[in-house]
Amino acid sequence: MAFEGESGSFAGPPGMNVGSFPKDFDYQDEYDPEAAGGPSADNKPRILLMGLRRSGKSSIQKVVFHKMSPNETLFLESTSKIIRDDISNSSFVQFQIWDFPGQINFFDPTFDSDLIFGGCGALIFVIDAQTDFTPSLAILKETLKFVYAESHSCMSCEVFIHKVDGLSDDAKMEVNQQMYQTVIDDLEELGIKHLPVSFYLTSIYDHSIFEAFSKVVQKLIPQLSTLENLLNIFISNSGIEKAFLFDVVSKIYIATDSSPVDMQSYELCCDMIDVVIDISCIYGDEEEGDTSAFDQQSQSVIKLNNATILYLREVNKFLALVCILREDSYDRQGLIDYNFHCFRKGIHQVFELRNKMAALASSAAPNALPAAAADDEAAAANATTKAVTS
Ligand SMILES: Nc1nc2c(ncn2[C@@H]2O[C@H](COP(=O)(O)OP(=O)(O)OP(=O)(O)O)[C@@H](O)[C@H]2O)c(=O)[nH]1
Repeated sequence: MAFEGESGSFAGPPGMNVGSFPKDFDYQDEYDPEAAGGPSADNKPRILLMGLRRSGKSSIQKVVFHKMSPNETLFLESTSKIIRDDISNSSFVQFQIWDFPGQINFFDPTFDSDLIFGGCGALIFVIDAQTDFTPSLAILKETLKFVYAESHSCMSCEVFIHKVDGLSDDAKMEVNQQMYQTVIDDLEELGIKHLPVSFYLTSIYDHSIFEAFSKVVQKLIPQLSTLENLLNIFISNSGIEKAFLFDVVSKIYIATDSSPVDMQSYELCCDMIDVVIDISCIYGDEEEGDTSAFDQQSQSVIKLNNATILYLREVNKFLALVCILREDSYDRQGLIDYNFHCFRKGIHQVFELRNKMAALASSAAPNALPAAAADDEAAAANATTKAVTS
């Protein structure tokens, strides 16, 4: 693999571990989402992590959002109370993760169900696939009953069939099928008809947990269809095969174009982000006061030995566009760069719109919202349709 990188002005803290994603590359800076017009902590959508003890809830949260290496999770202590973690950046990824201790007793009088299930977001129920999962499915049934039959919550339900690294492909399929059938039967028994329950096979030892979390988070992004449209327009005008809009810190993708995602492409793009951040940290010039390994000038092009190109560009402080294209399409590099510029402008407009809508909502002018939204979304789409075709 030849590295053809032109990785912008890289600035990183000294003493970084070589070969690992730097742990202090985090959502750590001075950004205040509320000040920028984003939702306040209490209004953010919630992702509730539930499941039996030792099913892997805390490990998932630490590995995906805090760069803990999977092996380190072996030493995690059991969670004894609800832990809230605020995930905020200046773009579209804004939510809270609530990590619940192993077994929740819904009938405990101190359990405030309205507070916990009242908002919108996602309920992730984690089931350890390496142990007998009958007790987990019983608790899941109780949880679904509690959340949906009684409080009619607007939470989506996501089941992570977790720790599948220990299972063969056949065993994974079998477990998936068994759990799916049991949950469908349970829902029927409970009289819950229109509950969307999604199932994912996950492990912290590969990219499956990031992929699953990407899909959960995407459901919480109201602008998702606009982002997907922008990506579709961008790739079709630029001869690109696949494009992902990544949250760089967590490496979850918040949107992709409409062609199907294959795991290998996703892993390749994740690895590219690691390479760029690692090289930035090791060789970057540390400008005064700037310790970010990802900045406005971060960009990289990697040429693989199978005539494929990986193309990464910074979109904003936390977002990167990572694309896969054939080598011959890259002959028109100027066109791709120009179209990226239009795409970036479109994303910024969608982002501004989001803040404008939040500000309008808080100043109680509900009638103004749809018109403003329509105008700005059209403007964002227009910015990218101006992209040149060839
Ligand atoms: N093999 C394997 N082990 C995992 C995986 N995820 C987590 N584990 C292990 O499972 C054990 C329990 O993980 P925790 O994250 O503490 O589980 P928890 O659900 O938060 O547990 P409580 O806090 O007691 O509710 C740890 O030893 C992890 O290393 C996985 O994907 N594969």
